[in-house]
Amino acid sequence: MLDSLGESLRNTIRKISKAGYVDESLIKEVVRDIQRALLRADVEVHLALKLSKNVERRALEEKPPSGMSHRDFLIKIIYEELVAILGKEKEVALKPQKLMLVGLYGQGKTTTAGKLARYFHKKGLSVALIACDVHRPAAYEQLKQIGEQLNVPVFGIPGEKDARKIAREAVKKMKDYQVQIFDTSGRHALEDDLIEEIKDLKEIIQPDEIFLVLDATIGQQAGKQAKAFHDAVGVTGVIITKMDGSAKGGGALSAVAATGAPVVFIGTGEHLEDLEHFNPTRFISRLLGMGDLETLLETAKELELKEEEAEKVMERMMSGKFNLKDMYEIWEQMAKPGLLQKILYSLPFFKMGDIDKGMVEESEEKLRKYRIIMDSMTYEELENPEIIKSSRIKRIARGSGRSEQEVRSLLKEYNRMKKTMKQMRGNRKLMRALRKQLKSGDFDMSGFT
Ligand SMILES: Nc1nc2c(ncn2[C@@H]2O[C@H](COP(=O)(O)OP(=O)(O)OP(=O)(O)O)[C@@H](O)[C@H]2O)c(=O)[nH]1
Repeated sequence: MLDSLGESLRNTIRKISKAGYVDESLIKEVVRDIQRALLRADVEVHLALKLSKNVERRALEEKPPSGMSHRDFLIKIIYEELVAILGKEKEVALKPQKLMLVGLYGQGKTTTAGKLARYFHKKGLSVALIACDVHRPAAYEQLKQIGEQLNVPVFGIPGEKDARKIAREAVKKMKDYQVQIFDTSGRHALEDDLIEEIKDLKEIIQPDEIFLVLDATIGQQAGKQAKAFHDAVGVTGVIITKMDGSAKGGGALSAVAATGAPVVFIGTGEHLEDLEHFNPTRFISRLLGMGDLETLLETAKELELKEEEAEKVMERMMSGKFNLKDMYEIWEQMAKPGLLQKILYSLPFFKMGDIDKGMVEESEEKLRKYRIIMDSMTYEELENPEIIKSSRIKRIARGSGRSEQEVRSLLKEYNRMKKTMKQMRGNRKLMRALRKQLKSGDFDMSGFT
């Protein structure tokens, strides 16, 4: 499925991974590669251009989260922009519902009705298929055979020319089935009588979902058809069939996504099990080569989270409110390599006080001890350590099994940090620089400390 697009994109990723460093010329080269690959996969020119422009702009302007290489960051941007052109994921609810399939001739509607029946049946719902395709005489027989294979009942009235009548009967007779799938007639084009028929069927069936079935081999035309059907009857999702072996699948997928109609499923073969719920993220991950990418994205997420955490702690420090819980959090951050560690090391209180890198190496032991002591403090004491006087110190020491001396040294450390924090707050220039640096992710406090 989209093998050559996948291969080109994977080559591009490899090129980035192997590059000595990411500079403008590499970015431009990569962007050109991606553009070419997308155009070959039939993705519409404007969309391909927009994507490559976005990649280029972001790669040149944005900075990777601290701890992430420029190479990995570029890969992440490419991944995100590719996912973006495929639109949002549409959930498939596993609940009782009526589905109506619409589409032109030979797009794979009847086969897809069978695939959907299998999908819901496998998930434990009772399913019925309803043959409302009165234009293609063999459609009912085809659906019946599929039903037999799946052990799913099929409702139809052989010889009946009025799809509305079949639908009316089916709504009554098949109402006890949890999922009712209505296959409807196609035409060579979206003609008025087809629109009328679908509108009437929609009125009678009152479907929860109207899925448009489109053949991937029509490429970008899929976008026009999706829009036309949507304007006519309002589709709630699109199923793109024959994604297997279609070089134009990229065009069909992106063109449909561009209309705003979500792609719900893709058909990946002639067999009934060849149906996949469409998830843009997973689809692109697979195209780009899943394993490595997943690790990279997880790391990126972690680093971004760390930045958020760092920002929270810094905000707290700058706010003038500083309690024992904050101190503990800072100690914890000191031990983790990353943005906050860099920030903390560059701050005056680590240079002025007796805390240095050597001590941080011992900090795990210290943290463990502090945690035990703090566990014996009340919420009020942690929030407002000033109230901890000698009787409380005795109680905390008893409760935590540590000496009173240790409790006192924790409090002493807290007071020292608090004092330095206050001094820092008085230094407007330093605070401004801190805020700025925190936003940019690059940390260099030399000149302020
Ligand atoms: N390779 C492949 N073939 C498919 C897929 N889905 C459907 N087909 C084939 O496409 C052909 C047409 O499918 P049908 O389900 O009969 O088409 P239809 O849309 O119901 O046709 P009408 O009833 O005429 O509208 C059949 O030969 C199917 O086996 C798919 O995902 N991959």
